[in-house]
Amino acid sequence: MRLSQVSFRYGRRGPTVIGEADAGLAPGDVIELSGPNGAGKSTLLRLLAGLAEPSAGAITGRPAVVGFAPDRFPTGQPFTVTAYLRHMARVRGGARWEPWAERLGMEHLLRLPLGELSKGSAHKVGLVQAIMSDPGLLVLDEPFAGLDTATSAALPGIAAEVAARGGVVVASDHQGGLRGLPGLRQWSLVDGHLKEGAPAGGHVTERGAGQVTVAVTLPVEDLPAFLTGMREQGYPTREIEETP
Ligand SMILES: Nc1ncnc2c1ncn2[C@@H]1O[C@H](COP(=O)(O)OP(=O)(O)OP(=O)(O)O)[C@@H](O)[C@H]1O
Repeated sequence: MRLSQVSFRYGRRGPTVIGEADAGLAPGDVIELSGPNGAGKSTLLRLLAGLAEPSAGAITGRPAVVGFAPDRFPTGQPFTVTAYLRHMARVRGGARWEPWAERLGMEHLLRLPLGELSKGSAHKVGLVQAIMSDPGLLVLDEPFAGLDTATSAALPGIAAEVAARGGVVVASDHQGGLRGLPGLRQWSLVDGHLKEGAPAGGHVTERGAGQVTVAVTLPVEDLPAFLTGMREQGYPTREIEETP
């Protein structure tokens, strides 16, 4: 899949949100998209998923099956979780949602109306509908936001499985939850300019008076859950050593 000189603006006269982005995505890639608030991450993800069309340039080679999990799952629909996922499975030609609901520990949610779900639970429904049809391209907008520790810990493995069967995963992520994955590609988007590599300054705020920075050594597979747990407690946390 390739982005060639992709630009995007909302409306004809709006400011350019994405400017002449060039990038290639190969089967098996897992890409973390970083950037400050308002940089255009959600916009770029929607372009990648085919939910918006570039104002200029082209996106070619998009896999036939695309899964997209939005940053805020729309819960204003009059369905229970089961009815919604059944419906989406039918739309997607008989995809199997049940194993995913089980894997993400959602049994207790299945009878609830979508409108009664907590933010994190709604997010899980969004993840299941995105992943159930074995997408060749899985696009996740802030997938770790609001997720409980168990689901956060499971997510890197799920992304790795999609990649292992030749899919591409692109996720915007303020929390660095995919950092433990070997071969993770990082894209950064600043003022609409896309470049390969982590954004300058990483994810950590400057150290203030009365604060200390500590080093922690842990098994590589524990890293995503550790980082997520620290961030949930409000500690600015960043990996400082490349994982193998
Ligand atoms: N539907 C819309 N109409 C007009 N402008 C929009 C629309 N959606 C987003 N924008 C603008 O496009 C720019 C990029 O927004 P986008 O949501 O893609 O950024 P983001 O990097 O995902 O931000 P965040 O990290 O806060 O989620 C912002 O200036 C935003 O105000």
